[in-house]
Amino acid sequence: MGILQVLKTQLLCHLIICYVFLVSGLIINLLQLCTLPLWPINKQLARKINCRLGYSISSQLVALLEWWSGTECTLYTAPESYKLYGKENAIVVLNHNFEIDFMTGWTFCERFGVLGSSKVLAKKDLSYVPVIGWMWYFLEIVFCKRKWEEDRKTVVQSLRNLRDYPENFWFLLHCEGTRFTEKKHKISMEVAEKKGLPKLKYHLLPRTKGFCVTVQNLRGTVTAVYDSTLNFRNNEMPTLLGVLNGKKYHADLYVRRIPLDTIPEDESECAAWLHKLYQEKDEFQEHYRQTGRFPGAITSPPHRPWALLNWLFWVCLLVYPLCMLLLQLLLSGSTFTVVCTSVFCLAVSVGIRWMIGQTEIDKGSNYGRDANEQQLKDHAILPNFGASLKKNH
Ligand SMILES: CCCCC/C=C\C/C=C\CCCCCCCC(=O)SCCNC(=O)CCNC(=O)[C@H](O)C(C)(C)COP(=O)(O)OP(=O)(O)OC[C@H]1O[C@@H](n2cnc3c(N)ncnc32)[C@H](O)[C@@H]1OP(=O)(O)O
Ligand SMILES: CCCCCCCCCCCCCCCCCC(=O)OC[C@@H](O)COP(=O)(O)O
Repeated sequence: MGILQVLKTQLLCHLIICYVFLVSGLIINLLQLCTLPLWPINKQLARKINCRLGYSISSQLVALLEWWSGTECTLYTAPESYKLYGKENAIVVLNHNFEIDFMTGWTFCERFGVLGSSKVLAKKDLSYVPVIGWMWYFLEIVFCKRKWEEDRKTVVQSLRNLRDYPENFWFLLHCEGTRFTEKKHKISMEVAEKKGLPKLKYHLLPRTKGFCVTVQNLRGTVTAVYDSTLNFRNNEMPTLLGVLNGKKYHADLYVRRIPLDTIPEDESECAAWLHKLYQEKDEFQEHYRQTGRFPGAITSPPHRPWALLNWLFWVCLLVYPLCMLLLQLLLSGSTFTVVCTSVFCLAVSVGIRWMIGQTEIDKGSNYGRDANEQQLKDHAILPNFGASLKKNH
């Protein structure tokens, strides 16, 4: 192991990286707050400024993945589609299996110049995460509680707001609605069976409401759906802590560009179309499992330096004052000040660890697991399933 590799595993480096991320993030959140008075005067300018500010936060995680861990991101796609990436608005449909799939997605956004403006239909809980969740308010991210009766109105309104967005954007949808676990898979396949739908081996049954409403409301704004399937080579199961430790992963992404006007307008046809898409995605995963690659040509999009430069800028700006402060504290000789500072640093570390926990699958939600028990009973599609779930608890 080289010296640089050893350095990357050191706690001190992690603390510095997290400190820079947190402090720069809070400064940017504050700047975003300052743009509030601009919204009623010049909404498009406020949006553009917020795209740049958001970029300055999310690109730090991209820099961590690309430059710190050196993770390789390979794209499988048709060359004629490649030319259009970053030059049009698109809905991205992506599988949801990995703890860092958001970072990998962001990395592809960065390569095609749409990182600052990228959007997602995200669970409401993420909006409370400091820095990233707060940044998302200003980027007009669409949040849902995953309770359709409560979500319908807000989701539709938030989607309509995006119709005049001044920058090209990719709108990410994880139609499975939650990350893949064996337990969730088993339950969702029981739902599939009851609905007479073919079983999926590598995906959960997709939830169709979010997709259909997005297509409906962004028709005319978005020109294509990018059907995207992500995998990591050699059965790697990447984690944010692994990336922080400088572990190199190998991401393979297969993207098919599907023109939006080929997707049915009628809601039930649209839902059937999405189920068919997931059956095809399952076949691509099977192909990957068998051959170690996706179909189609490999076109690795080039790295851009901006994420790294932005990161270095914040490191230079924030590390020097930190060192001076720590030095002053040590020299002050006051036990009280040193204890207070240590407690404060500990609290910040716990906070960061909680944020990292948000990315961890074992700390994930029960959505699609036991939360559905009542829902399934209501729909009366799994008469004995509630009892079997209770037994498991
Ligand atoms: C190219 C590279 C990538 C580029 C990346 C681009 C941009 C990047 C931008 C940002 C990166 C940051 C990433 C952050 C990621 C955060 C992502 C998330 O938070 S995922 C979670 C939130 N999102 C979603 O859930 C989206 C998908 N969900 C939906 O669309 C849902 O429909 C909904 C709108 C949320 C509503 O959900 P709800 O549960 O209330 O209703 P549904 O109608 O969907 O469900 C009821 C329906 O489902 C049946 N059912 C019951 N149990 C199950 C089960 N276990 N599995 C499947 N189906 C089930 C039930 O019978 C009902 O059926 P029916 O409709 O027939 O009545
Ligand atoms: C330079 C960077 C330094 C890094 C320091 C650490 C910073 C920590 C950053 C935390 C970022 C938090 C953003 C979380 C985004 C997670 C997206 C995600 O994958 O959410 C899960 C949901 O889709 C589904 O949830 P489940 O129902 O599976 O539950």
